[in-house]
Amino acid sequence: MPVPLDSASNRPKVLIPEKVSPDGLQLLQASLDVHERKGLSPEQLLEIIPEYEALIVRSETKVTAAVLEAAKKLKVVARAGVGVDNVDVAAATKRGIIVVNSPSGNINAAAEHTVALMMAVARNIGDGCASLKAGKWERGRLVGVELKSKTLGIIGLGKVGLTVARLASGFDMTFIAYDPYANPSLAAAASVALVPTLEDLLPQCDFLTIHTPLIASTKGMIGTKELATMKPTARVLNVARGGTYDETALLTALELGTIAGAGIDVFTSEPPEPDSSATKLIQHPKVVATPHLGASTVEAQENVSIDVCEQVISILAGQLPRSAVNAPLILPEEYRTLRPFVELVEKMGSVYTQLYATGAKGHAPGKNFRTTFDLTYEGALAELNTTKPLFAALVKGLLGPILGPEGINVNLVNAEIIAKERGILVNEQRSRENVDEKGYSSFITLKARLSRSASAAREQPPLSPMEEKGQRVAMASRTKRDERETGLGDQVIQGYVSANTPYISRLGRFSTNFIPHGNLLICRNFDRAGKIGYVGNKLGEANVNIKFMAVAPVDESLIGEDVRAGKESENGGVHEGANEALMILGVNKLVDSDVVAGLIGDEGVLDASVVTL
Ligand SMILES: NC(=O)c1ccc[n+]([C@@H]2O[C@H](COP(=O)([O-])OP(=O)(O)OC[C@H]3O[C@@H](n4cnc5c(N)ncnc54)[C@H](O)[C@@H]3O)[C@@H](O)[C@H]2O)c1
Ligand SMILES: O=C(O)[C@H](O)COP(=O)(O)O
Repeated sequence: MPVPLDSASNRPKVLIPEKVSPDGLQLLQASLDVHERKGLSPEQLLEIIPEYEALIVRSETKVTAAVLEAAKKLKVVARAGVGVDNVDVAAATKRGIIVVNSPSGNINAAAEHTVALMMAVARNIGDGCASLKAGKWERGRLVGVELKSKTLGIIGLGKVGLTVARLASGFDMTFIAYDPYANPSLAAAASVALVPTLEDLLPQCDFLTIHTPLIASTKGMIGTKELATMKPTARVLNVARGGTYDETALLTALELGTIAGAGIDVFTSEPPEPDSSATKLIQHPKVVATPHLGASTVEAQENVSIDVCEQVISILAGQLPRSAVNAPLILPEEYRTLRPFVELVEKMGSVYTQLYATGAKGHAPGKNFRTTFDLTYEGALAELNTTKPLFAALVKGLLGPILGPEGINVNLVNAEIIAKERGILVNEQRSRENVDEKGYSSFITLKARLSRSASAAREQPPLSPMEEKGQRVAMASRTKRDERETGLGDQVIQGYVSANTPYISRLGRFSTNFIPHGNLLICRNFDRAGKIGYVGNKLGEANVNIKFMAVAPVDESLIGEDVRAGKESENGGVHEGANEALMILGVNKLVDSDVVAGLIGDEGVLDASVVTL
């Protein structure tokens, strides 16, 4: 019995292995199969991930290269929070998996938690609470300090760092910050004085807080040497990432009394290993520690959950996310304009591969040659800020027929990497030429240029004396010789979009107009009477139904004098003359190769290619 289309089993599946607020998950329920599976081991995650189209995590799940490799259907990893250090973003990018986060949903929560830890450390709240619960009454030992008139040093004046300064402004503190990339106007507006180096910052701080990501330049940024330059009365805070402070160095400084206290929310390993410096820090009486609670407020969890769930829905519906970590930012209105052209360019790339690189000519150019693709956008399209989706569509289209349906998922995320890996050279060009007279606002031209690869060019045989006659003649001879060797030459495919439908208007030197869709049979034949009937009969005998047909004569404006005169081409065949045409047939099924072979001959066509789009 057929499964109804809207049945749960047909919906894309989303895996949520951590605690994510139900506010966002409710949004997913309408169109997706939501599986909450808390407490999965890494092995269990590897085992079940192949079923899922989307994965939503917080900071606990390690989304490793192995998980991404196993995740054959995965389109998106959504981080319900800011930091993506638990996601192998490079591996996701390579596989075309979009990684999104929620860059602002928990800023306030993290900043408030920083202020909470600062006050708790200043007034010995943790130690006082533990002592009281243990039945003691130690007022004399637990005297604290005030924030008033103290200096707060901030490393990393981004979203959280700035919010900390704004929240703490009521305490009558002085704010200084070290952040080489900070926005000076935002710093000034928050009354924060930027200092040029870390060395300038540290000796001045009564409290120090870090709000950077954990990256090469921030790993171990505050170690023994740096702590030694600080006041012994200074207290340090970390609500950013474990590893920005050297935990062993901090523990030693607290034990020696060269640092007065610490408020720590994040650790190098979470939860910390037994007997590690992190565990000893947590147990230290001068430390107030929390188990990575910076973002753990009802409000922040609602914000990040709704934010990433909306993005997951968009991505699975083929739209772009708001905050992708590994994809270009494209404005929604630009993306709407680009979408039909994305389809067109992908089809143009696929037609190129099927018709010219692997089609009737039967082979790719080979290792001595390389093809450079010039993708030219003319008219209104040339005004857009980005054409990255068109570049990605071309790479996808060119590779689709070679890689097949199980091949790599080429998209906006990984197109550049894949093009580089496979040596696909694309020059994107914009032309603001007025295309009004053409009746449509934009059109796209794909020109594939064949040239010798750099190493092959060095090795190619010297030109003949005739070829040496003049540079232009020599160039033309080289081109002809390369075409002879490869069976390929420069090729041009042109298309446009009308009423959101893509059309192809030029194939090589033939001018045409057809919708690139479904199974096509593209025949090149002499432009003589009877050819259409001949092909129609042969296809009829093979039970192939013709759904539409477009005839493509040679565009006289595109051909050279020799061709116009109907001369034979240099490779010996009566090829590519002015007396040829293309017959583009939309057919109901894939035409068998023996039927295609049966069409070719004196009576029929010169060559024919099956193209599936
Ligand atoms: N504990 C939690 O639960 C929690 C919650 C939210 C955010 N965070 C973490 O807090 C950190 C900050 O988040 P954010 O949203 O403010 O990020 P952000 O990107 O807005 O700000 C980071 C700032 O660090 C600065 N920076 C980068 N490298 C630096 C360097 N070498 N020296 C000095 N400054 C440098 C950047 O210029 C930027 O201004 C992140 O690591 C995030 O994961 C933790
Ligand atoms: O990067 C973040 O957003 C915070 O560290 C919060 O992490 P969490 O979602 O695991 O609480």
